[in-house]
Amino acid sequence: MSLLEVRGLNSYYGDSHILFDVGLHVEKNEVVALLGRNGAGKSTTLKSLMGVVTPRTGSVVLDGVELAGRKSHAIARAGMQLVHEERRIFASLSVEENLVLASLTAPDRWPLERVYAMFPRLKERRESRGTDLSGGEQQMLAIGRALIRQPKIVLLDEPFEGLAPVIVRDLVDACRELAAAGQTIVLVEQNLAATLALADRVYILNNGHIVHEGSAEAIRRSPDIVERHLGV
Ligand SMILES: Nc1ncnc2c1ncn2[C@@H]1O[C@H](COP(=O)(O)OP(=O)(O)OP(=O)(O)O)[C@@H](O)[C@H]1O
Repeated sequence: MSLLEVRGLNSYYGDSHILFDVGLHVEKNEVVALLGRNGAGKSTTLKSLMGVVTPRTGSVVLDGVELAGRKSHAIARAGMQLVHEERRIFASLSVEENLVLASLTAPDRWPLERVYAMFPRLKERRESRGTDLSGGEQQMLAIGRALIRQPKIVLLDEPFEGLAPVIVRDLVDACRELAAAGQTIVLVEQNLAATLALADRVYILNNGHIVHEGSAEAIRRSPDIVERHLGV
């Protein structure tokens, strides 16, 4: 059985039907990327997995436990973490307070030092308030805050967006290290190069439908697969 098995997800905003029978699976230790044009439904897929959007129909099974229809805090407790595009860190708290606060309600947790080992910059900035951090540091904190809860699977929504190339490189390295340590990751990204540097497998979404599933290696060999589906 896959670590995450998603079947027949249909999600709506009001009357707008956004996801159409989305199905996917993620194996333990895999890095899976969702690609697609703006508005294809990538963020909505992550939000539907996390219970931020409640899918109208469908099934989301994590490690044998059905999560569809549950509230996001219950889904978090079951071992899933979503790092939102907007990062959502507490601006008035320090880096360390943000991390400790996130760990308090987790059934399992990483020691603080493990987060700092992954992102040494956060250790240097441990006393700094959220507002004083650069975009890259905020993203490290958002990811660190998800990881400290020792999730079975972490969902990253456009983690590299708006960041300088040198910061993206650092974050890609950190994510690789994480994947090598066995962390299961689902990634939504517009940056194709960074995505292909990280992912084992890729799904392409178009207008709320999964239109392609395959290895990242196949896309590295023939990028026309992405062109065909996305026109990039
Ligand atoms: N809160 C919302 N209310 C209504 N419609 C929404 C809402 N959020 C997203 N949508 C619509 O749902 C569709 C899918 O959006 P979604 O954000 O999932 O796409 P995406 O593939 O993640 O693209 P992007 O890269 O632009 O975030 C789009 O048509 C978008 O306009």
